[in-house]
Amino acid sequence: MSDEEDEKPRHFHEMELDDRILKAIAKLGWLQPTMIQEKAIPLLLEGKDVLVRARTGSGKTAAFAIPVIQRILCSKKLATEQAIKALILAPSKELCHQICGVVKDLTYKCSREVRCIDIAPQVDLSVQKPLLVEKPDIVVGTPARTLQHLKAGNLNLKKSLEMVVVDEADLVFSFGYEDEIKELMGYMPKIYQAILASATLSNDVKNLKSLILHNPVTLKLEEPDLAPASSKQNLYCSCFGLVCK
Ligand SMILES: Nc1ncnc2c1ncn2[C@@H]1O[C@H](COP(=O)(O)OP(=O)(O)OP(=O)(O)O)[C@@H](O)[C@H]1O
Repeated sequence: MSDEEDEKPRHFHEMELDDRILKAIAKLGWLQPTMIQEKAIPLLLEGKDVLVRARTGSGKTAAFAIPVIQRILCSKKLATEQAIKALILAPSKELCHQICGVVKDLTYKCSREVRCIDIAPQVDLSVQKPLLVEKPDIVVGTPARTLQHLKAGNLNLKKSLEMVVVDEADLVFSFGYEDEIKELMGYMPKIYQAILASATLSNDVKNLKSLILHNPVTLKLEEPDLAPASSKQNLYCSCFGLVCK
């Protein structure tokens, strides 16, 4: 392939994605992948561990959500029983809610096949237990909340989990979740695909990287924001109190 061809922007329909995902992307009005999506999606579909480092608003959420959904749809073709396949960890309730929203948007054409639940809300564990008993394909939660359910025996990831995502990895340790993450590792299967998404490469992210990822590919991309500055600032204000960037 020539350099020129190599640099040609890819399109979502060239990524061998399930038709139902492509329809959802079209409904969202996304004409082509962002730079980070273009690089990350094929690597993640190959099953590689990836550290996705890109600025906020670059489309990191869909960069990991699309391959997670694609892999689940593929495994459903062969699977005989329902199982939790992906765990997405994020440092705040608001972010978990936002991630679950993106997954729901991307699965609107296959919402029966790919079910996602957000366990971050601080309701009594017994309220969420029945949802986990049904083994949703994707569980989204903060490290602390996820650990509570694991300890209570409401979640069992050892047998079925295939993918672990840590979003906003640069904030996970600074939000005080280091101990929980370390403890969570004891509940993971031996083999799984891991993804870290982060805006920066702090020492905390390096620590997380060595804890969670195996021979990862590191993607570092700078590209213009997609989200307008004002909405981005609002997002950060609502998610992280005073952490405005
Ligand atoms: N391929 C695309 N084309 C157009 N818009 C997109 C595309 N991918 C994502 N977006 C939109 O861009 C915005 C930013 O995406 P997203 O929140 O995933 O970025 P992010 O890098 O995860 O940011 P953050 O670090 O704040 O979580 C969202 O409004 C999302 O809907």
